[in-house]
Amino acid sequence: MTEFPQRTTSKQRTMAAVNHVSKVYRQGDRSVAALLDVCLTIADGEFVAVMGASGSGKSTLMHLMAGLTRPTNGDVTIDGQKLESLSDRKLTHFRRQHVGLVFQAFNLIPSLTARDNILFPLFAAGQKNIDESELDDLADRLGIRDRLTHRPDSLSGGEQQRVAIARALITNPAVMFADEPTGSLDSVTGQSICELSRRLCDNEKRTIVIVTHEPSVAAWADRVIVLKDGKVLNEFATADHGDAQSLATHYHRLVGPREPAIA
Ligand SMILES: Nc1ncnc2c1ncn2[C@@H]1O[C@H](COP(=O)(O)OP(=O)(O)OP(=O)(O)O)[C@@H](O)[C@H]1O
Repeated sequence: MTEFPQRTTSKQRTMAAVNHVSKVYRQGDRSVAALLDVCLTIADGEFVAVMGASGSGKSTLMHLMAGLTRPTNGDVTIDGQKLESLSDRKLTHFRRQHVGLVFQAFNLIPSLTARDNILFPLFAAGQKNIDESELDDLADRLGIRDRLTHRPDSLSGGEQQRVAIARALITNPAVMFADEPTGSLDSVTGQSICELSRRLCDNEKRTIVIVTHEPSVAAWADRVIVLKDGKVLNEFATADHGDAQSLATHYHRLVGPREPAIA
């Protein structure tokens, strides 16, 4: 089991606030309540893992916090900006500048090199004068400087995810949201992505929110928020659970035994 460092955080400023948020999806006559009256806050510089069984509402919560979708009730504030008060156009603009997104499937553009994938958010925002020394510096810190001229199909899964993280960080966002970022990776590579996220938080004071099923991933965070049936079931500090194994035991005590793997 990988050791992870004990940490303390200074939680002076709120980076994300979710205030009595509910989300109901409507499909014809049917409606699904994905989140019900959820309240939580995430501090500036905090690394938080959101856990819960399949269908508990983790991705919905992340999408709401990232401004990818809007709540049915309640409101979300990111970096001091209440998202509900923004028009769709302003919300898109805000998201591009303040939020970094990382997904399980990397979502890189196959025809572009790693360098152009990373710079894509700047191109999309119409930025013309790009200081590439910043990109080189970021790529150095993420361990992909020598991979920048490669296209995604000639990169390993771990390298692709590092490129995706660099793309998420190139705009220097206030917060990075990652939905199952290790879900497509083997466990060793997955742990290296967790270690990288930890370093980004410790060394660069990034605020990071990771959605995960895996206690070994959540163990790298400062705090775990557990969802069940669209509600916050529990929150706890990882420091209270020593190592990934005892965190796993605590988590499964809360939500029940491990879900069977899909054949
Ligand atoms: N676009 C949608 N339309 C209708 N129902 C949806 C939609 N997205 C999610 N849901 C439903 O909302 C509930 C929560 O889904 P969500 O994807 O947030 O859960 P999750 O915890 O991320 O699940 P998983 O771990 O399987 O990804 C589920 O019942 C899901 O079927």
